[in-house]
Amino acid sequence: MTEHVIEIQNLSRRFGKKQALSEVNLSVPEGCVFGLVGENGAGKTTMLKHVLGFLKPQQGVVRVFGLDPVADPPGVLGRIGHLSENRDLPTWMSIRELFEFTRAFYPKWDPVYAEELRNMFELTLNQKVPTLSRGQKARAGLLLALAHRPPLLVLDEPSSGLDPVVRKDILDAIIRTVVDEGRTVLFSSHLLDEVQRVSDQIAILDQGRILLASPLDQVLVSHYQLTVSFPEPQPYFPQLTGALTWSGSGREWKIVCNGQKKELEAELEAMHCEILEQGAPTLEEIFVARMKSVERSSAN
Ligand SMILES: Nc1ncnc2c1ncn2[C@@H]1O[C@H](COP(=O)(O)OP(=O)(O)OP(=O)(O)O)[C@@H](O)[C@H]1O
Repeated sequence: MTEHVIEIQNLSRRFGKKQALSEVNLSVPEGCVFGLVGENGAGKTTMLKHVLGFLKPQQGVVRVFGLDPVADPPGVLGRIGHLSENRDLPTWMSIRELFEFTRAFYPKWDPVYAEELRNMFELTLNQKVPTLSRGQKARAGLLLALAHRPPLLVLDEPSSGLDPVVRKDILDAIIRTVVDEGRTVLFSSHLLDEVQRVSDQIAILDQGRILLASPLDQVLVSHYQLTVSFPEPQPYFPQLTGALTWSGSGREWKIVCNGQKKELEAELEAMHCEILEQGAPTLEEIFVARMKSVERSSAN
């Protein structure tokens, strides 16, 4: 049986009138890269804060390594490498002092690995935090999260502030290395191509609810894209089983669909509609299709 490093059951959180999380259920298995995606304000950071024990569940249960992160911060936080959304580095310190400061909290701090990462990230020991660029702060934050070799990494938008080359080379290398060593990564991102490249499992959060949580390969195979041609121009797209979104006009339309392929094909055949092209949508196309489909159903 797969061990779950994180178990979230029925988690809800409200800030005043804003329902930030609604009955969230989620399990993160050991050794996996778990990508959390969602539009701005979907609840990603709020969920990560519950995993870290920074927020107490108003409803529901959160367990990390089987422990309650609110009741046992040392037991949980000591085993997590965390990169916060704001990078929160003490402003009066140099990189050297940051190393020493962070090292004091983590008996498993690995100075050789820290130095290796520092060279990879091109950070200088004497550099002071306020003089660091946004990208350098992101790298310093990542370094501090990684250098004690934690069994769980929780990264809030790790790519934010990193330029594309650094993002691809460093982040992919780090995430894969961490996972090859049997550790677990939970990260949030707006960069769907990146999430698709590195994740084993994903969850889509929408307005505080889990819209979809699944192994990435299952998400990709259960969605498909068709370009179809109707015998007559269509003033609007007809109702079709499994169609999430469509674009086009007249006779030719492009559709992103979910499941129920046989039913959809039968419906198209009955309308004498020809399938011109079939393909696999990217995670980004699936995400957009899902979001538009949700918007449409809530507008109806
Ligand atoms: N401390 C807080 N007080 C009041 N509202 C909050 C607080 N923290 C979060 N919220 C609200 O809860 C909702 C979810 O916020 P959260 O930061 O979790 O979203 P997110 O998915 O991380 O967004 P983004 O991608 O923009 O970082 C938002 O509407 C946000 O305004």
